Amino acid sequence: METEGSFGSLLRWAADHGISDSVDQQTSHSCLGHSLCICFFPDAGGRGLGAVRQLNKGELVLRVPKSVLLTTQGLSLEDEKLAMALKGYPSLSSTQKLTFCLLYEIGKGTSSWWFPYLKHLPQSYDILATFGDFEKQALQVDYAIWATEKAALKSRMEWGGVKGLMQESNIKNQLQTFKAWLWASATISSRTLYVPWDEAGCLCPVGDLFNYAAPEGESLDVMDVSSFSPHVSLNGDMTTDELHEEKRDTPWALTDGGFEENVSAYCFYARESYKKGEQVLLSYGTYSNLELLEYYGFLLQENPNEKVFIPIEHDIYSSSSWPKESLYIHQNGNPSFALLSALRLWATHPNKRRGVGHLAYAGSQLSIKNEILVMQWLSKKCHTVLNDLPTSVEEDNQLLCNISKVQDLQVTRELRKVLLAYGGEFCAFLETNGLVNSDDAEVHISRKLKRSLERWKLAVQWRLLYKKALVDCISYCTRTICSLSS
Ligand SMILES: C[S@@+](CC[C@H](N)C(=O)[O-])C[C@H]1O[C@@H](n2cnc3c(N)ncnc32)[C@H](O)[C@@H]1O
Repeated sequence: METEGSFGSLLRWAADHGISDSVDQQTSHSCLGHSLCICFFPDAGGRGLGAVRQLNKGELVLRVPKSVLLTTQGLSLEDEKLAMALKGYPSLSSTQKLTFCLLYEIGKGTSSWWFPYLKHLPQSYDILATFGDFEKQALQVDYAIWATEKAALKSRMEWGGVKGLMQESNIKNQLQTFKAWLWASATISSRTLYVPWDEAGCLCPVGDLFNYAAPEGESLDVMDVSSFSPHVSLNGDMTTDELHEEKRDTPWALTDGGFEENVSAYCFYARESYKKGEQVLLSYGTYSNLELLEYYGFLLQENPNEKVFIPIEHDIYSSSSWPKESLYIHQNGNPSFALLSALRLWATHPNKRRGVGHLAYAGSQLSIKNEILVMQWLSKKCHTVLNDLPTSVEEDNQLLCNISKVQDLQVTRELRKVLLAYGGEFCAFLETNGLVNSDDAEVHISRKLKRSLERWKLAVQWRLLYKKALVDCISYCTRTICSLSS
């Protein structure tokens, strides 16, 4: 594992190039130490930035000059060969170009100007596109499985589009593989920050060590910001990338970080006050847990922007004009403003919908009978979805416990025996990882096995949070029916 000391060369390099956590830019052997330090936060993102003193809300905590932002434009200016190569492929997307540029730069090895930064990039990622078939199926819920398939397909297609460029540029064979592409595109997806001149964003040395905290308070359901977004249309004709970009380009993202033209630097501000030793967090935007998994490879146990979708019949969609993506259940089990409104209209006789539309769209109950019908439908639906899933909340809780125990195993000699004893999905895990017939003594928790366990755990955590929200929704419906009937 990296230790604080191992970042010495990065922090020195960063200081030499003007990155600083201090307002008065003194020359120093480290760019940190005045406001921030690199720390390890095991339960909140691992490697991250901690406060070295009391930080006040709104205070500037880090500045990264434009010249140290890794962008396609910047790299092309430095390297004529790269610029020429890219010119031959004008139809590549900005993200494909930046991903290629990253691999190209990695290919230079220690002679790259960026080497002190590149050598500290994570070795692997857990974004959805890296999920194997086993982890994908472990998500259990159809729309999550589709999102995983779509993410993997997209990565493969993007890689396919860049193959010619990679061959022409003579980058090392091992950097031309799909595995290398997945790594690079996960780096871009999970670490780039928004800049106004390039849709793909930039890699920001040191600034990309901030871990994530969801923006709080802005996701008030009545506002339902995402559904009123001018870009999200009924037929969902916005690409995932555009959505990803849009989410990062929200005013909230700008409250704690953004590129500032007047100082030509990326500036980060404390989003709240921090005590010495606390982790300083950044909001990358508003994301549901599935989106966090897709773009960043983690999820939050408590996510104020979580959206839990259930299958909804066409006649419910068509009885109102709410966009599909606004019809969801919150993590606490409450139906979204739009879902309640749509169900109230659907439960109204078609001839009467026009007359009560204004009430339904304003969020009012239409009648006690209507409300009870809606609650009964919703509760039944959640029950059906839960019953149709292969495992229960209790089973998933137990499974997570067992996965954690395996992850904590110190002695690995008996690993296969332990895994087999847990049975169920553990047997499938052994099979997927080719461990069924291997000798006990030969089964070690290799790096690959650790990654598989971590991704499997993420999938189980996701489906468990999904189920818990449905259980809470059933309680919400029961409570509402009780209070309306009394
Ligand atoms: C921009 S990087 C942040 C620094 C990162 N921890 C590192 O070691 O380089 C984003 C990645 O950090 C991790 N991360 C950030 N916030 C997290 C959180 N709240 N919980 C778990 N992981 C988090 C995820 O792996 C994510 O893809």
